[in-house]
Amino acid sequence: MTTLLSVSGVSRRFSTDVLTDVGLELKAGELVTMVGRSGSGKSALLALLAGFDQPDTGSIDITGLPAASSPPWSTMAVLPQSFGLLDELTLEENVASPMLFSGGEAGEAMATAAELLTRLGIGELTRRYPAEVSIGQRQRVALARAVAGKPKVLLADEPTAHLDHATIELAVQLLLDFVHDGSACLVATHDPALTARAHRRLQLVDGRLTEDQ
Ligand SMILES: Nc1ncnc2c1ncn2[C@@H]1O[C@H](COP(=O)(O)OP(=O)(O)OP(=O)(O)O)[C@@H](O)[C@H]1O
Repeated sequence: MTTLLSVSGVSRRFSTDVLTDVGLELKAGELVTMVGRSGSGKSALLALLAGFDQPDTGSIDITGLPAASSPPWSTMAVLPQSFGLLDELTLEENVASPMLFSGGEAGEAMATAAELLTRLGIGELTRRYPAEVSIGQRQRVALARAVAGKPKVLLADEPTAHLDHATIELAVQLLLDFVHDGSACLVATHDPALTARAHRRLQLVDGRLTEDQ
């Protein structure tokens, strides 16, 4: 299987050592979860992988290119804890935006956006704005948008934190189908339902990343 994300010897220090000698490979088709106590460095690692921050040592490649080179939309998407939705766009327009930014046809992008929202149980809310829906509904919009542009690598920070059990199942199935089509996804999560369905499980303890066997 093709390696889509490759991390080697990555360390990051703020006032203390937050990440130490982190190594990781993500291959096409993999949904991988990362658990760790609050403050263990999960978001710090995702920020490095996304190219938002630079490691003190080590290397991070996304589809063979350095993460710091700002890979294009088509290569990587980030689903942050705060969702990052655009308030002035409808839910459907938010989801369509990665497809439009990468040159997709408007009608097709809006149709795909509506399909994704329907799949996540909020097909009747497509014309609403983020301020007009609940936090769990906003989280589903952010998830739909994250997969909409079919990025090769998706980095997601607690993508099911505001969802009920039934909706978590919809979200997990969406992520599994997404990676099945040839992408890879790394998810920082405390959600046992999501972790149970992952292909591999990582743990971040005291800044060191290990894999559950
Ligand atoms: N920009 C920064 N400057 C200084 N310290 C930072 C910075 N970013 C993160 N840290 C510190 O690094 C440690 C790891 O933070 P991080 O946000 O990665 O934790 P986390 O595992 O994502 O936690 P949570 O599960 O609560 O979201 C924390 O001690 C935090 O205070």
